[in-house]
Amino acid sequence: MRTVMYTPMAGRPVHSPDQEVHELDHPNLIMESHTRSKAYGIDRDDIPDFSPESPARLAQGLDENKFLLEHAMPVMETLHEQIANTHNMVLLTASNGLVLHSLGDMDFLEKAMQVALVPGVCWSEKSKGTNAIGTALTEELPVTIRGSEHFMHANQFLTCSCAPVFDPYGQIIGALDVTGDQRNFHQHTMALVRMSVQMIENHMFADIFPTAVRIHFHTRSEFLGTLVEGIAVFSHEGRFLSANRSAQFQLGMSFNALKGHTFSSLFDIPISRLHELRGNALTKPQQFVLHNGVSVWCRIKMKPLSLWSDGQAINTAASNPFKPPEAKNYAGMAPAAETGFSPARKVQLSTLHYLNTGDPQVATVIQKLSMVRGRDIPIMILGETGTGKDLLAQAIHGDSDRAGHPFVSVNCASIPETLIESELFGYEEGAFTGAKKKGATGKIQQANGGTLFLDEIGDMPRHLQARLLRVLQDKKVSPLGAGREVEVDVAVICATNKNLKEMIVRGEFREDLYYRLNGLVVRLPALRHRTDFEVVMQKILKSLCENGAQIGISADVMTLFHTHQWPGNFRQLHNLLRTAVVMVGCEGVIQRNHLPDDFLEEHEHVLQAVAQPSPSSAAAPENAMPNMPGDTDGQRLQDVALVAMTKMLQHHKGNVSAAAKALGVSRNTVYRRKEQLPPDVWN
Ligand SMILES: Nc1ncnc2c1ncn2[C@@H]1O[C@H](COP(=O)(O)OP(=O)(O)OP(=O)(O)O)[C@@H](O)[C@H]1O
Repeated sequence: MRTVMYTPMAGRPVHSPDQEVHELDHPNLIMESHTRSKAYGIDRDDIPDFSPESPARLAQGLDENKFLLEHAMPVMETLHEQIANTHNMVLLTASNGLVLHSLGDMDFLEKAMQVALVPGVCWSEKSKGTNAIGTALTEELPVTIRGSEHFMHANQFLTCSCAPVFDPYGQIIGALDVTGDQRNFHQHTMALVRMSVQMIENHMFADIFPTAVRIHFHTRSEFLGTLVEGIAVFSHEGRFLSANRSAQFQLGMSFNALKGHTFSSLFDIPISRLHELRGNALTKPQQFVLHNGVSVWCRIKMKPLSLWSDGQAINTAASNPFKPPEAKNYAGMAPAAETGFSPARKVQLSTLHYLNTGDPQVATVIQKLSMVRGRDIPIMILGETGTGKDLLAQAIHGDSDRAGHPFVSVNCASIPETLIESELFGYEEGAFTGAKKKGATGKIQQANGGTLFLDEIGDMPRHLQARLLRVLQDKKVSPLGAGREVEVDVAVICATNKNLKEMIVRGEFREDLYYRLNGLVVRLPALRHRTDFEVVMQKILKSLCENGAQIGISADVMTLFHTHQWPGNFRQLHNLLRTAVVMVGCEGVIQRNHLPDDFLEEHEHVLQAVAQPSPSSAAAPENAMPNMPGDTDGQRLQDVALVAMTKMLQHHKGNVSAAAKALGVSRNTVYRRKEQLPPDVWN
């Protein structure tokens, strides 16, 4: 375990913003960075290329990073004052490691280094090997690299402390660094860098959401207004927009997890309650209780009520001067979103046509969906995790007559059971005493006119299943405590990777609801079963290399991909390709050494199983597919081996020699399994 520093990325642990890489984890971080540096083809004894980008390229970089520069430059001045006379430079870089601005006295540096620390020079890991800027950007963590920890010998007289800067959308947009002669290293430098970054990030918040509702909070009132305060931003309807790192830490959720929340689900009171605050109440700290029971002091910053348009949401996005940067494919930078697709790209993906990439099973799914188009038949999407259920639901909505209306997604597994009811059905003013006094519109009503996507429907608590059933039957929703019903017009799509029929037998899922939801049931195939694997892979690669560059994949790696089980399906493939592209760049060829070790180890198990056939293994490969990653022992390994052979034979159109060669086994090994392999792979 190395990562102890919080980052707002999905899937990462939520830690205090004060933490950084633990001392004990630091050697691992250095080791991994050195491994990457070698893989980039850098020689430790090389003389680094410190030539700056052309003036035109630098001007473009400065222009693209105007927002960052604007907020960072004043903070850099202050930081520079704090470290004056310590023979250090303050550097600001873009997310690709390009130095945008530098401050400080260079006299202490030799000529070569004076050249290296000026705007226009790139300090990505890929161009300079292990260094604080490149490594902090790659790891998305604050990192100090001292003297000999630098990969290239020529950089080893430096010590650098660098922290990445995240924008209010959770995307990495640059890094702030202090670099100096390693003999003058100061323990406190990193603390100063981190505080400065926090300051930059907080300033961005204030500027990006000028019309939204901003809640500044901390458990201790004396910390309000300081760098450690949490800031969470909501639309005037209460929709979550953003949260700084401290807010994510205090709320105990990553940026992505927070996206499914509202002001009322986090602060346990409806946002309308903020209407009532007048005069002093808006300037004095208020005490609220968070969803996790922790009491916090809050300062509320919002436009006065008179500027609200009859309770309508002010379009914060429209007034937002800053658009989140597209995920770029710079060395040393991983795109921030979990999916790897920016929201804009996701929209582009969201048509049925886009998803039809040649797999017959998917083509049938799309054909069936097209036949019920416009008929409001409830659709149930089945499939393993990461097979694209969410994307398909968006595509169905995007291609429907309802496309101009909301697509509201509810993940029944991620909302705490106690909140599902009010989230879905909403509640009326007075339904609750205390915190939830005012009313709130539920998701079902929010989806009115559009589509309600109930993801992980198998996790819907049983007592709410009956209420949902009534909504679907009567097309009416009754908010909690309302004593009245509101008509709703929603198309319902649900998704699950659970076996609902088995759940019905166990009494965990209502049969009547099941039959209400499954007007049309479609199953998305697992990635390992798709025949259009190479097409989708190329599409993903194209989306990762935005300049249109063609990235190659070596035959060896292609074989590996074809025989892999992909338990995480598209999500896993996407993450793997993203890492590989970072390693190889957009013009290279992905080789085995660009793939993560755990992926290669998993694959090694498959090959071992192929080489050691077991007579007891008679299961049909399709059925025997292991669903759990890491479950590779004994019988399952044999099954995995059969699948690998099946895939390879299909790939080589029944040519046993070619399949055996690709798998690294003898032809006899394949023939020995003939009885256990599907007959159609031999032609
Ligand atoms: N056909 C596709 N082509 C390219 N990328 C895809 C495709 N389908 C899904 N993805 C990508 O794979 C990731 C997972 O997709 P998605 O969230 O739709 O899966 P899911 O089945 O809903 O997963 P879960 O069950 O875990 O919620 C996303 O990044 C998505 O953009």
